[in-house]
Order: sequence, then C-alpha cells, then structure tokens
Amino acid sequence: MAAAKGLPMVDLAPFFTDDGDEGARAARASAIEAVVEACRTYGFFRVVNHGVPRELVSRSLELSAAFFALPDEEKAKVAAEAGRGTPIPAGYFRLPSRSPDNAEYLLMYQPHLGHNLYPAEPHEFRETLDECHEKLAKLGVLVQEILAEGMGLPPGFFRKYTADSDSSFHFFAALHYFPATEEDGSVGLSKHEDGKALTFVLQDTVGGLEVLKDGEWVPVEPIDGTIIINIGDLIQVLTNKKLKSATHRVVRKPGMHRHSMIYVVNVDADKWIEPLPEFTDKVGKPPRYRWFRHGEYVELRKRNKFDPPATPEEFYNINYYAI
Ligand SMILES: O=C(O)CCC(=O)C(=O)O
Ligand SMILES: [Fe+2]
Repeated sequence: MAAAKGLPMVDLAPFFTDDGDEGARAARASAIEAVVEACRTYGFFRVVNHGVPRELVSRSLELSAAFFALPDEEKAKVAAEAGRGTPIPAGYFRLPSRSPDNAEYLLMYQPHLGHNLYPAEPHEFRETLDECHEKLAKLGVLVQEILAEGMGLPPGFFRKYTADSDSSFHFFAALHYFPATEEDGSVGLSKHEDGKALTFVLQDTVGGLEVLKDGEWVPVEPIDGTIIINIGDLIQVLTNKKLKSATHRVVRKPGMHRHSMIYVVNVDADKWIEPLPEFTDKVGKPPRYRWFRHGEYVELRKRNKFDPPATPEEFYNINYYAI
C-alpha cells in the first residue's frame, strides 16, 4: 500500500515547453490542478522535470556531506555570527544540545546579498551550491505562479509577498542529521510546520522525512531526480487554510547520516498577512486567522530554534494567530 500513500507526483515538463503548444497548455492545466489538490490534501508534493539538473543536486549533496564530515574546528571557521543584518545568521550552526532536534546546518541567503560564509573546503562547494540555489530560486518563482493560477489569483500574486527584495531573505540550507543512538534517541527535527511561504527539499538516499496525513506518519521516500515541495504557514493563512501547511518531522536512523538541502521562499518581514477576501468575505467564510506582521511571527519562531522551550508542545506555531 506504500505506493497509494506516497506523495502525489507532478511532472513540470509542460512548463518548460513552448507557450503556443496546445498539448502543453492542457498538460499545464492538469499539472496545476494536481498541485492544488496535493496542497489541499497533503500540503506536500513531489515534482519531476523541474529544471534543476539531477547531477547538480547529487553533486551539491555530496559536497555538503564532505563539508559536514570535516573536523569541528574546520566547520567553526564559517560559524554563524549574530548581528550581521539577517533574520537568522548565515553560516554553520549546530543545534544546541538542549534542543529536542539533532542536526547541524549551513545557511545561505541569496548569494548577491553578500551575507554568506562559504567553507574553503571542499573547494567546489561555493560555486556548486550557488548554482543549485539559483536554479531552485527559478523553480520557486514557477511554483508560486502555478499556485496563483491554481487558486484563481492574478499572475504574480504571491510574488507581491515574496518578491526578491533584499529584505525577503529567501534561504538555502544544507543539513546534516547524525545517526540515531540509544542515548539521544531518533528525533532529527521534531514535528513542525514550516513558517514561511514554500519549502523545497532535496534529500540523499537515507530517508527519514515524514508527513502527517490523516493522523498517520507517511514516509517521504527518496526518489532520485525528484524535489519535494511543501506549503508553509504564510500560504496557509493567505488561503484561509484551503491549502495546508502540513506537519512533518525528520526521524534519524541508527548508523546512518542523513543529508538534505532546503530552499525556502520567504516573505518580507514588513508584510502584513491575513486571509485573503477571495477565501473569506467573497465566499462567505469567516477568516481563520487574525492579521499579523510577518516579522513578529519570525521572532516567535526563532525562539523555538535558539531558545527552545522545555517541550515541543510549547513551540510557537501559526495557531498563535488562529481565530
Ligand atoms: O531535512 C529535511 O528533509 C526537512 C527539513 C525541514 O523540515 C525543515 O528544515 O523545516
Ligand atoms: Fe520543515
């Protein structure tokens, strides 16, 4: 039954062919429908033929694994430093031992902003990950357009919130989860919903990502050449919960190091977020969230990571603004 429960798969090839092709237009329409349906039911889907070369993804994951395999003193050379004008410091960070999560990461913003700290070793790290980042940013724009069309919104609608301004702080992060041990258990990332607009996940062959669907944890098995996409809280709020920011987690396995990379489409901290009239007043439905400034939510969520509460139940999430 695993196949029946697997994430919906959407082929994006029709978006990379000529506009005038009628077959491609029909194929686009059905891909858009499939994306919206997946976001309504799972909040997650996979894409193939997405414009990010398979070989670039595997090289990026290998280089990232090579970086995390370096001794701690080497990784510390690109340690994230507070106070560099970004919401979360760019660079290397190991989650604190009091955190329920157990991972280390290297966080990068849009390369042209100049915030990033790149390791000198392995030496192709910077150019390869920057290239992968750039391709994912393009895919991010395409997926926002697919969602806008699928939700009956004008072209460019979501980009009004996420536009590539220097303060939108989209980010790309390489992640490493340590093998599970008896001593510290198997939690990689405890269950959560993503707080931003959209997340793209690229993973190695180890597995461990799971999505909560109808009360059951569904494994997001690694499938070569595919990218996993999920909706974050901001799209859930704008669509008044028509599209779902699904709960997910990462489970570590004994004896296995998991490497993944995420690209996150973020929203300017100054944007005010509330359910759109298209999904409330205009359809006679009450708003399910009160309005808030995105930057305020970012601050609340940062406490989960850097000053974690005693139990995951006390983590801040979007229900803080629920009506
Ligand atoms: O590493 C992964 O597969 C997912 C990471 C994730 O859920 C997150 O960083 O929010
Ligand atoms: Fe997540």
